[in-house]
This record gives sequence, structure tokens and C-alpha cells, in this order.
Amino acid sequence: MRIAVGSTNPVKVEAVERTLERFEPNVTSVGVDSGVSEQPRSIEETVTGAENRARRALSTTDADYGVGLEGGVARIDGVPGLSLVMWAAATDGRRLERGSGPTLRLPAEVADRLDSGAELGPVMDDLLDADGIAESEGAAGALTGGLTDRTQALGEAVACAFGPLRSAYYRDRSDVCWD
Ligand SMILES: O=P(O)(O)OP(=O)(O)OP(=O)(O)OC[C@H]1O[C@@H](n2cnc3c(O)ncnc32)[C@H](O)[C@@H]1O
Ligand SMILES: [Mg+2]
Repeated sequence: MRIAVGSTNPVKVEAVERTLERFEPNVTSVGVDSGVSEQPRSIEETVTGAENRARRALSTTDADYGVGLEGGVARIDGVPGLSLVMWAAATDGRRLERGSGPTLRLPAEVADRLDSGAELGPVMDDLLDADGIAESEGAAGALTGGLTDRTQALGEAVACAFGPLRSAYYRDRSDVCWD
């Protein structure tokens, strides 16, 4: 099984490799334009970024599947301030499915900087005096004391988007999401 991931961030590539390990995939990393802002600021924009990455990754390679992952921030009903969200899309060129990873409330100090126009990755690096946290444990790791991390969190989104393309549930059913 050949899978193209629409990103060169090693955390995203690893999330796909680990989650889909049972398929022994051959995973290619391809830098594509997400078609949305560097820092998506709504669920809708985050999902669109994931969809664009998945479609573009597939169309620029000869892989069997394209997977796109996008991180964003959004206001969630009932949760104060801003939250970190992450969405995945997966396509086989006919169907496209979407699924998300966990949601994490961001501290006010982080949310304030994002509201001023900053990107989450650099903000986390600055506050934690780190370098490239978005390519390692991520905010998900730093803010949970390591109970999860960005690879694991993105992996759940991959499972929720890619899984439906393989699930027996959808075989011979008409309520699938055609691209
Ligand atoms: O190369 P790409 O694929 O773009 O990888 P990225 O790390 O920039 O990831 P996204 O574009 O999907 O994420 C949008 C922004 O949110 C940041 N971000 C998302 N999740 C994060 C996390 O867990 N920790 C730190 N920054 C995160 C990320 O660094 C970007 O600034
Ligand atoms: Mg990015």
C-alpha cells in the first residue's frame, strides 16, 4: 500500500506510519500547498486544509491513498478561549473521508498571542524556550505533561479519516462520502 502524506513535517509522516502500521505502508512525504492560512483559525478552515493536502498529495504521486493533516485553532462552544484542533482527510481518489484528533484548550497567554496574529508553533517555542516543538512533542505533549504528544494525537485523526476507506461497514453502502 502506497500512501502520500501532504506535508514534510516528520511528526505528520510518523503519525501516518504508526497508525497504519498493520498495512505495512510505503509512505511518501510530499510538500503541498494547504490552500489555507499558515494558521487556520476555524474548524472549517482546518478541515479544508486537510482536504487540500490529501487531494494534492495523491494527485502529485502515484500512491494509492493521499492523507492530509492540518492543525488549527478554534473557539469551541462551552470551552473558554481558544482550543487546538487537528483534522485529517484521506482519499483513494474516489472517496474522501475526514476525521479529527483530540481537542486541547490553549492557555490564555497562548490564545492572546494567537489573537494578535501569531502562529502556534513559534508561540510555543518562544514560551517554552524550545526549537521546533511542532516537529516533536507538539503543544499536545507540552501542555499535557507528556500524557500524549503530537504524533499520537495526529494518529487518532488519521485513524478516523483513513479507517472508513477500509472499513467493511461501508462496503455496499451508498452513504459514503464521494470526493
Ligand atoms: O509543514 P506543515 O505540514 O505545515 O506542518 P505544521 O507543523 O506547520 O502544521 P500545520 O500547518 O498543520 O499547523 C498549523 C500551525 O499550528 C501549529 N501547530 C499545530 N499543532 C501544533 C502542536 O501540537 N504544537 C505546536 N504547534 C502546533 C503549527 O506549527 C503551525 O504553526
Ligand atoms: Mg504549516
